[in-house]
Amino acid sequence: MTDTVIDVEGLRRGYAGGFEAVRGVSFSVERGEIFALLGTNGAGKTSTVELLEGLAAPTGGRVRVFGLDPYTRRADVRPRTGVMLQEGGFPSDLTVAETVRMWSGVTSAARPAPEVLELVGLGARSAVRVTQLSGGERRRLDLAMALLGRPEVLFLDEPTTGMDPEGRRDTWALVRELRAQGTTVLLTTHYLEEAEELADRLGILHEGELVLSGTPAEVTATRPARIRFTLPEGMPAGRLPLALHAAAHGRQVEIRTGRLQADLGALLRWAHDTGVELAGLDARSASLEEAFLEIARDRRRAAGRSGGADGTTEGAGDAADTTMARTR
Ligand SMILES: Nc1ncnc2c1ncn2[C@@H]1O[C@H](COP(=O)(O)OP(=O)(O)OP(=O)(O)O)[C@@H](O)[C@H]1O
Repeated sequence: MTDTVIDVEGLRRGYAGGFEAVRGVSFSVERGEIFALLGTNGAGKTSTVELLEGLAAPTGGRVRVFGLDPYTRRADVRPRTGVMLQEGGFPSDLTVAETVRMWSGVTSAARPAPEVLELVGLGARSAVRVTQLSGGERRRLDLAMALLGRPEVLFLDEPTTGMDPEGRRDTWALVRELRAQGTTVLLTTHYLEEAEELADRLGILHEGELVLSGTPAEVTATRPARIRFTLPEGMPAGRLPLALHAAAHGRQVEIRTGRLQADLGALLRWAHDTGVELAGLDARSASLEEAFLEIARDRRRAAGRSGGADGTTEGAGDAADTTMARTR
C-alpha cells in the first residue's frame, strides 16, 4: 500500500504585482521516496518548495503534507519536517557546536549535537566558529540543522552547492541512508548528476509549470539515444542501411534514434555483413542533462512560436505531451 506523504494538486503562487511563479503544478511523493525538482533559474522551484514547507499560502490549488495543510496546520506539520534552506543565516560568531546547541533548544527531541555533527562530517569542526567554515562546510551545517529533529520529511534546497566532490558524495551517501531509514526527501538541485544519482522520481519545472516527471530512466527515455562512429576511408555514409537516419560530417557519423537496440542491431549486422569496421563506436541513451537542456530549448521555441510575449507556454506542445503517467 502506498503512503503519500506530499500531495500537490494544481498549485499556484502569484506574487504581489501579479507575477505568477507557480502555474498549476501537480505531483505526489510517497514515504521513503526521493523526489527531485529540477528547473532553470527562476523556474519556480523555491516558490513551490516554500509552499510545501508552509512558509506561504498558495494562491490556487492545494498542498498536503501528511494529509495536512502545511500553512494552516504549521504547528502540526513543522516538527515532523526538516528544512535545509539555500541560506542558513547562522550567527557567525558562534562555534559549530554552539550553533547546534542553540538550535536544539527550539527543536523537539533533538539529536545530540555530536551525533548530528558526526552525521554530516563536521565532527572534527565543532569548536570552529561558523565564520571560519568554508562554503561547503556551511552547507553541511545547514544540513545538520535540518536533521536535528529526526524529520520524517526532509526539504533540501540545493544541498550540495559549494561542496567539493568528496563533500557532495558524502552528502549523497547520507541522503541515501536517510531514505533507507524511511525518510522522504524533496530535493531541488541544479546538478543533474545529483538528481540522476539520488532521485527515485523527478519533475522538471519550466516557467512555473511541471513539464515532465517520472523516474530518471523514464525522463531520459523521452529523448533520442545516440550512436556515433567513424566510417573507414572511402566508405560513404550513403552506404549505411536506409532505416538509419544518420547525420554524417565527413567520416564521422551520428545517428539519433528512439529505437536504440533495433538500430544498433541493424548497424552491427550491416557492419558484419559488409566487413566494415566502425571505429570509435559509441552507443548511449540520452543523459538527464541532454533531456533537461532539450526540454528547456523546446519550450522556449514553442513559446516563441505561440508568440507568448509574457513568456507563457499555454498549449505549447511536444514536451508537455510526454508527461509521465505518475504525474498527477
Ligand atoms: N517575492 C517575490 N516577488 C516577486 N517575484 C518573485 C518573488 N520571489 C521569486 N519571484 C520570482 O518568481 C520566479 C521563480 O522564482 P524561484 O526562486 O521560485 O525560482 P527557482 O526555480 O527556485 O530559481 P533558482 O534556481 O534561481 O533558485 C522568478 O521569476 C522570481 O523572480
